[in-house]
Amino acid sequence: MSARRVPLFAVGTGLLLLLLASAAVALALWQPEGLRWRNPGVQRWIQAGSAVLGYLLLIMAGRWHRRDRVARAQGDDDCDDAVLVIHSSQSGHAVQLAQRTAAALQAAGRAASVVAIDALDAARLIRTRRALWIASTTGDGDPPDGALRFIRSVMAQPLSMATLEYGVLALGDRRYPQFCAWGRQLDQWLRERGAQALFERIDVDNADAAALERWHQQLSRLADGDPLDGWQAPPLREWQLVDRRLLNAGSSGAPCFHVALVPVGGGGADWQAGDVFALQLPGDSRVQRDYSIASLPADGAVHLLVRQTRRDDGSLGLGSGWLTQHGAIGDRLPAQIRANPRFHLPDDARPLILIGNGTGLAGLRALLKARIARGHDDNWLLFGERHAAYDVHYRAELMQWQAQGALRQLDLVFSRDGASAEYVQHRLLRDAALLRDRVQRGAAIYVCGSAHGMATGVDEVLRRVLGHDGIEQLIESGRYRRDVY
Ligand SMILES: Cc1cc2nc3c(=O)[nH]c(=O)nc-3n(C[C@H](O)[C@H](O)[C@H](O)COP(=O)(O)O)c2cc1C
Repeated sequence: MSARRVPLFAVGTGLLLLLLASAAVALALWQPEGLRWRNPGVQRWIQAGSAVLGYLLLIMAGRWHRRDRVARAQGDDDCDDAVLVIHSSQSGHAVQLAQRTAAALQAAGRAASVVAIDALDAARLIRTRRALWIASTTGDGDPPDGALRFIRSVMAQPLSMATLEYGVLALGDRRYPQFCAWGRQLDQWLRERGAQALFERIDVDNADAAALERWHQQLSRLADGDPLDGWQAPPLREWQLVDRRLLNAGSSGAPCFHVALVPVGGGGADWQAGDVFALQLPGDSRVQRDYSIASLPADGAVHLLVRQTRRDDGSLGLGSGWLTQHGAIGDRLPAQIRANPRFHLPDDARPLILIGNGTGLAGLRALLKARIARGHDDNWLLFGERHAAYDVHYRAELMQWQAQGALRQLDLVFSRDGASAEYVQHRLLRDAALLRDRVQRGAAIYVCGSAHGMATGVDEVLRRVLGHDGIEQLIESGRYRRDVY
């Protein structure tokens, strides 16, 4: 039971009892002509007292039963009517929605648990009677990296799922030609295996509120209409712009800024390297913009690396326009931090290969800071931009890390510097021997920056050097992680 409903319930019951007691006292005192108060006798008093007591006991029993159901709902995912909420996510949206979904069902007293598709095996799926899938599409209509093992080891099996009831929430964006392709593929596979759809698949275009409301209504039906207290979106918080610096003065590329924000009203904010800062722009409650966080909580502020973008008509883009120009130092805007578990660091000291371009340095900088804080120095950064003279963001910091041995190898490559022009994927191919050596020593590869051009080029080189199967194994074991856009 939610904390919000207990006081309401108690206040309601208390008011009712107060009303009844006042009526009894009023009747006892109010003695109009011809109407006389007569003691009803012991037997009537006992009957009335028993009725009040019975009413109270009934209410208490209802509360105990409900509290018990909610407690079981939160702790028990193996009971017959438990709902398994499965997320398949590249950058964390589906994870957040899966957590809200399970919290809502649990608050209504339904047993529910959350699992990442990476961790779901055939045995668990066959045991499950009800599953809700929240599946994002990435790349060019591709499943998120974490789904690869599931596709190879579960979807490839001739399983019968006739006893499974399911629903699918497919996340995507209509600007991509293969809209919600992975959610559709999952839905089709489940149907082919005999699973029963609880309701039509719901496709969500770019966090469309109406589609999410349809999902909410279906959850409410699953909970037999009980209120879904846990469904609320994570609260936005006010953040204040405290610093802004142009990092690439003189560059032929669009201006790129270091931006710092702190939460308003004290109280720290918590996040991990790899997480994302999602902001809500003033004047447009629907618009959210995601930026890779470039700092750690120990830095005392969220740092962002923001490229100023312009629309076709020359006006500034909404998010980057506010962060780089319209917002003044001291101005505030609502935002939230979104966990992005697929881009978190490994716990151990294994070698790290960090590859990126442009503003992708933001996510890689946070990862490097976290590695250095842990004393893990086997780090190789391969970063690409346009010109050596203008475009090495955070140059002094990178040089310092290299000098102190925290960054064992630093390769900066430039695409517009005359005869030596190259992209990160070209340098990676030239360094194929180093790449193989590090991967043999257990390295994890992190790629952050532009999806097309950089990330696809890097992926091709990795497959060429390490083999297609080698790359698939790295993805499955979480040793090849991408935060690209
Ligand atoms: C690099 C990239 C590629 C994407 N490709 C597709 C696509 O092919 N089809 C689609 O419908 N949506 C596509 N999307 C949109 C995502 O599915 C959508 O933003 C979703 O909310 C991301 O959820 P996640 O954070 O759980 O990964 C893409 C997004 C990114 C950043």
